[in-house]
Amino acid sequence: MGTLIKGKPVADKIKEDIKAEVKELRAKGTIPKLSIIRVGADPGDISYERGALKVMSELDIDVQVNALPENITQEEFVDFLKKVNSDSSVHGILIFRPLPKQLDENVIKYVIDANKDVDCFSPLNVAKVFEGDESGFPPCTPAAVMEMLKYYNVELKGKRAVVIGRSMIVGKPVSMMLLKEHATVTICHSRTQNLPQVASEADVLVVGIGRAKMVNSEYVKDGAVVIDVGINVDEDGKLCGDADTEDCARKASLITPVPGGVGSVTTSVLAKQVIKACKLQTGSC
Ligand SMILES: NC(=O)C1=CN([C@@H]2O[C@H](COP(=O)(O)OP(=O)(O)OC[C@H]3O[C@@H](n4cnc5c(N)ncnc54)[C@H](OP(=O)(O)O)[C@@H]3O)[C@@H](O)[C@H]2O)C=CC1
Ligand SMILES: Nc1nc(=O)c2c([nH]1)NC[C@@H]1CN(c3ccc(C(=O)N[C@@H](CCC(=O)O)C(=O)O)cc3)C=[N+]21
Repeated sequence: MGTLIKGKPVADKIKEDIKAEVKELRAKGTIPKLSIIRVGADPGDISYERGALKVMSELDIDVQVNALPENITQEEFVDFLKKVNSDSSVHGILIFRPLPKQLDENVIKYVIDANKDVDCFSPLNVAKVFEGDESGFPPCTPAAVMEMLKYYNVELKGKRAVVIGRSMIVGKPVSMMLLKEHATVTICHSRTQNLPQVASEADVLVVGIGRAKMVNSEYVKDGAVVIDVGINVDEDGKLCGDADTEDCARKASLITPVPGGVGSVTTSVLAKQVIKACKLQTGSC
């Protein structure tokens, strides 16, 4: 029976490190600040926002929530974003995605100031993740996956990693981050043939699909580490992952639960990136 590896101790350690940094910044008269831009009131956005507000308040980081109307035009949105970009009291900007259809993400991604882009929307930050240049901001969720693997001492060098999912917010960036740690990475998606067979070759299996409990023990090699990024709601209205945790745990050595796994580390990583942005902008690093 595999061990459940929880996010809380990982999040607590990240928060502990940040606390001292916030104190130092505040002593110098700098108040770190995150600006959240939410269009409409999507439940996923709202639940992430709630988590982010809680963590930032614990850490004494200021947050400004900008709830914009669902029908905002492209021009109005771009004007608003430019204002936040140039507000020197704001160090980090988080724009919830996906944005509604009338807003063109392929234009907006070039508008956000890359130095404030704490969740990797800007192509400049995307490029840095792909180059393995750590001076930018990777998206918080893949960074949380890497924090979990590091905290629980999972060896990556030379190991086979399989990622299921190829989105820009989870699958692709986490694949590049695993590659930087010298794993041999395979990226799977909805057209992958013989998925259970490919997945079961993995020493480390990272799942970010958006299908409740799709991954079962058939996808898992004996002794593999399973990182479940999925956040879904099951038939009973309860949160669950993309993996059937109980079934996978019969074969896995380590597996992350949902809730209480990767998702609970994401907001602490967000705080860490706000502090990194703040230090960059105030020249205190
Ligand atoms: N923990 C956290 O903080 C966060 C969690 N999430 C969760 O992670 C999951 C993934 O999110 P996200 O990446 O945004 O989702 P997307 O819908 O953008 O991407 C899903 C990916 O999974 C692939 N996929 C879909 N169905 C299958 C299938 N049957 N077999 C194999 N691959 C499949 C898709 O393939 P294709 O490209 O071919 O369509 C796609 O690449 C969701 O459950 C989401 O809720 C997301 C963000 C943050
Ligand atoms: N630019 C951008 N980046 C995102 O990462 C992003 C986004 N937009 N839009 C919305 C989705 C959704 N999402 C969630 C993350 C955590 C919980 C969540 O429930 N977290 C719990 C913990 C869940 C668990 O324990 O696994 C918590 O924070 O306490 C929900 C939703 C991020 N998203």
